[in-house]
Amino acid sequence: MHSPILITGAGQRIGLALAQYLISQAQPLIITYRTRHASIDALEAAGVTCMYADFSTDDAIFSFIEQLRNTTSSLRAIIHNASSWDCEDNNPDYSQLFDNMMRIHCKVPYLINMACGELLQNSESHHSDIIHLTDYVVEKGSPKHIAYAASKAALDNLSKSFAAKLAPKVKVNSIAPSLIIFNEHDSAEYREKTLKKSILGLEPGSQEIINTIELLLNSNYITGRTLPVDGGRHLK
Ligand SMILES: NC(=O)C1=CN([C@@H]2O[C@H](COP(=O)(O)OP(=O)(O)OC[C@H]3O[C@@H](n4cnc5c(N)ncnc54)[C@H](OP(=O)(O)O)[C@@H]3O)[C@@H](O)[C@H]2O)C=CC1
Ligand SMILES: Nc1nc2c(c(=O)[nH]1)N=C([C@H](O)[C@@H](O)CO)CN2
Repeated sequence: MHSPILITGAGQRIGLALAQYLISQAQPLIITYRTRHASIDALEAAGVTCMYADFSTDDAIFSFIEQLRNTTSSLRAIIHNASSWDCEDNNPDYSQLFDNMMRIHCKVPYLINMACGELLQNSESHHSDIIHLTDYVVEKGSPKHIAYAASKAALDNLSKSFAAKLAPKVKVNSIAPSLIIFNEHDSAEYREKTLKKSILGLEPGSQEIINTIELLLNSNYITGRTLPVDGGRHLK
């Protein structure tokens, strides 16, 4: 029996697409969800262990970690996908926004990684992996998502530290996407403006992230690095 892969925040969008792909590959899965989207019923029917987790407090983070350690003795990989793309315009309480961004994007991965290194070492696979979903804005910052960008930069730095701490069994990397999939509420004007930000000018879809995750899972020699998936946005 292969050790399971953990994906955080897999109830929708990229995390859900990744979960559906890994199910198709007969990969045992554990996912976390906050909102019980209809997708969770389907994932459970497919044999996925779906764990409720709202990572909005330290107690909730530690409670999840305890549940996880009672659920499995090994992990093939941890994919830190859960995220909140929040901004200063929507949050006049900058202190609360900053704490929320740092908690979901950096404290949650940090505490889970610190508690689950042993589970990754127990995997029967030659290597195990931690993959952090960061963001292209780690490179440039973002004047409209200042706290978000800073928290993703902190997450990116975790990849370097955990790569050194957990080698040679565990590889640790970041994936830094720019536009992958729009949100349903995105206006035509926003979509047009955003597509022009990269030199390839497209909305690639979740498969681009799935391909990148597969590359990392199958690698024997990439660790402590960030793979950009951004349509050449840095060349605009
Ligand atoms: N989509 C894109 O174009 C891009 C995505 N990325 C990154 O890729 C990853 C996946 O993106 P995407 O699929 O759009 O992500 P989403 O914005 O759909 O968020 C993923 C999940 O995170 C969960 N989540 C948010 N806050 C919390 C919390 N406090 N506790 C528990 N779960 C929480 C959400 O739960 P709920 O369902 O309850 O809301 C959601 O299902 C993210 O890390 C994102 O930052 C980076 C650049 C571009
Ligand atoms: N958690 C999320 N993070 C991000 C999202 C998202 O929908 N959820 N979307 C983006 C944008 O696509 C951006 O890359 C391009 O405008 C960034 N992060």
